[in-house]
Amino acid sequence: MTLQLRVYVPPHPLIKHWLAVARDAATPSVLFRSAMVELGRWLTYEAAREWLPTQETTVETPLDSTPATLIDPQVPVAVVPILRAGLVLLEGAQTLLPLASIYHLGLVRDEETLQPTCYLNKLPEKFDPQTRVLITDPMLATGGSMMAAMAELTQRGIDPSLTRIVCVVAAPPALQKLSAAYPGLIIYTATIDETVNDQGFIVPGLGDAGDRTYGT
Ligand SMILES: O=P(O)(O)OC[C@H]1O[C@H](OP(=O)(O)OP(=O)(O)O)[C@H](O)[C@@H]1O
Ligand SMILES: O=c1cc[nH]c(=O)[nH]1
Ligand SMILES: [Mg+2]
Repeated sequence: MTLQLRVYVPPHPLIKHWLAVARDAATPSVLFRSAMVELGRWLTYEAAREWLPTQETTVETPLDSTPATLIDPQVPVAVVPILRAGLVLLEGAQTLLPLASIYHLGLVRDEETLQPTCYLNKLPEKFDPQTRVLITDPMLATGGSMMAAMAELTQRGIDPSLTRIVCVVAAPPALQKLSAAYPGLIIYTATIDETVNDQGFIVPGLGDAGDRTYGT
């Protein structure tokens, strides 16, 4: 079987609605943040399908015993938010994954070269290879930041096929790089936009996700 990068754009009215709110340049920071939290929540809901580990069991109802499925507590689940903008998606993701471990990774792009620099790395030295990892970062533009994040994770034992990326706007350059390097990877995004301009911004995109989230 040949592995291929899979990119899901869930056709969900709530995802479309909150994307439209986030894209609108007139949306103030406080509402932009709410939109990103909601997008984090609903995209994580979609990503959790066939990703969250489950175990089969039996439960006793007041009337009878019945087969049941529970989340498997033995398999580690981790969320890696890419600071800053990934933090606000994490907020939505955490409402669905309250027991997940959170490992912060701070990356910032140089405005001229567009190369990312890491200023905070809370990843452990080694992950259990069974760990399910969800990475949150709203923007996949040139792909430099997500490629850096994936390199940090895979060198610590993470299996790309057990990894899900939750983003809001994905652009072709990022998808091409990730596809070439990590063919088993699965991405959940609210939209795939057309281009990245000379300043590294996705067009039409939603602007600078970090600045709009934090009003800076
Ligand atoms: O695909 P790329 O070209 O690497 O661009 C995407 C990155 O740019 C933004 O972060 P930024 O560097 O602006 O940091 P911030 O979240 O602190 O604003 C965004 O949140 C991604 O991490
Ligand atoms: O359009 C873009 C590209 C990278 N980072 C952002 O915040 N927005
Ligand atoms: Mg930014």
